Amino acid sequence: MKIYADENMPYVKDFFADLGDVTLVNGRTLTADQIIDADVLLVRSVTKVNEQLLAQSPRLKFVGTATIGTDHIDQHYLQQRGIGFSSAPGCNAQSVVEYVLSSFFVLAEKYQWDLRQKTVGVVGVGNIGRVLVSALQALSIKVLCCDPQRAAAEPDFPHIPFEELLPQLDIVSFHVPLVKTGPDATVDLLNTQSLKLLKAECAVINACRGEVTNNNALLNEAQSGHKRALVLDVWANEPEPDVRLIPFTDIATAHIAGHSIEGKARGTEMLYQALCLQLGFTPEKTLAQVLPAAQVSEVKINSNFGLLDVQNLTRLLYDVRRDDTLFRFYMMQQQKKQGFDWLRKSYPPRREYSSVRLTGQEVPEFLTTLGFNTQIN
Ligand SMILES: NC(=O)C1=CN([C@@H]2O[C@H](COP(=O)(O)OP(=O)(O)OC[C@H]3O[C@@H](n4cnc5c(N)ncnc54)[C@H](O)[C@@H]3O)[C@@H](O)[C@H]2O)C=CC1
Ligand SMILES: O=C(O)C(=O)[C@H](O)COP(=O)(O)O
Repeated sequence: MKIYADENMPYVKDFFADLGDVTLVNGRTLTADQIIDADVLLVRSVTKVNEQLLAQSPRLKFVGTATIGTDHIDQHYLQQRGIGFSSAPGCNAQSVVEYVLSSFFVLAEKYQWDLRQKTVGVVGVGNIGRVLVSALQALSIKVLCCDPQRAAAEPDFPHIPFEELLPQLDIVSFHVPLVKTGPDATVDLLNTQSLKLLKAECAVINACRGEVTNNNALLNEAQSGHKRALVLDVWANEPEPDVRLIPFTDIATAHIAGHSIEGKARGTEMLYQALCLQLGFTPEKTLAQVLPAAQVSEVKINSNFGLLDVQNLTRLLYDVRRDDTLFRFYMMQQQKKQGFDWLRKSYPPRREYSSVRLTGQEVPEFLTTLGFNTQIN
């Protein structure tokens, strides 16, 4: 069996080598003639999977994307061809939440905010939004939700319509899929008009898809002299974002919110499980077999652990300023040899909170909710 996989898919050979011959490819530049003999294609978000790419691959029987987002996949075409498909729902949800929390802590420190006096809006309360809402509630930060689809399906879901939500917020964080058409389309959800509904100083965080927050609207607002805190992990027109926006951001990164080691590895594992299921094989490989030991695996904490202590502790694992510094340096160079995709490909290792066990005589429950392993001793 011929398996073609994005070269940025960690552990792909560990998981798939027993199932077939694995060839690594550049997902951004992949063309149809490279995968003519493919039985399986494994991609990330940078590969547009459509008729143009797959028309010359008659043997193809499975496509997997090791991502949560599926806006780069023409699922209708796959269905028509009877090609099996799997994404990796939730694989890097915790990683995105840790990115957003780190952004909160950086902004709070910079602007001397008391986060417990802020109201946060989470737009899109699926796998990521749900974990973020729990984390914020665990930290006693007020959170309001907007998710019309969940509201339609769950009578008790505390949905606030988007236009009603925006004026109430101090921070808004977007976690919707990119949907281009229909009543719940998310393209340009935050645009020139909806920006005006926000409080003048409401911070905007986008770690879902760049097209959800209209980049021209953000740029025009910023260039007009309006200052609001801005955190952008995703951009319109990746991998060539409009660099004029970068100086107006507080945190700018190269679509890496989901790039924890665990988040990416989980994506690979989920595709392995899905392919095994399609082939009728019992999966034998597990994430635990491939994940390296964490460099910091245990931290002893004392009682009265508070919000500032959480900020310091989480910094040990991930501080978004690392990625922001790299992004600013490499994206703003005149002669850009290393740009957006290089930053993603050479992403420095980042472990999730779960890689650390917190021990102590008292370990507050909220730390477990945040994702840490905990042990009383
Ligand atoms: N920056 C990064 O590295 C990453 C970005 N993402 C992006 O985040 C998106 C969300 O991820 P998940 O939470 O796992 O997806 P999900 O599908 O579990 O949840 C999305 C939620 O958004 C809701 N929604 C849809 N349209 C909406 C609208 N117009 N207004 C408000 N809510 C709406 C849905 O009902 C759903 O509950 C992904 O589709 C992907 O594009 C995901 C992982 C990593
Ligand atoms: O899961 C998603 O959706 C994402 O956006 C990924 O975290 C980042 O995508 P890749 O391009 O690294 O596949």
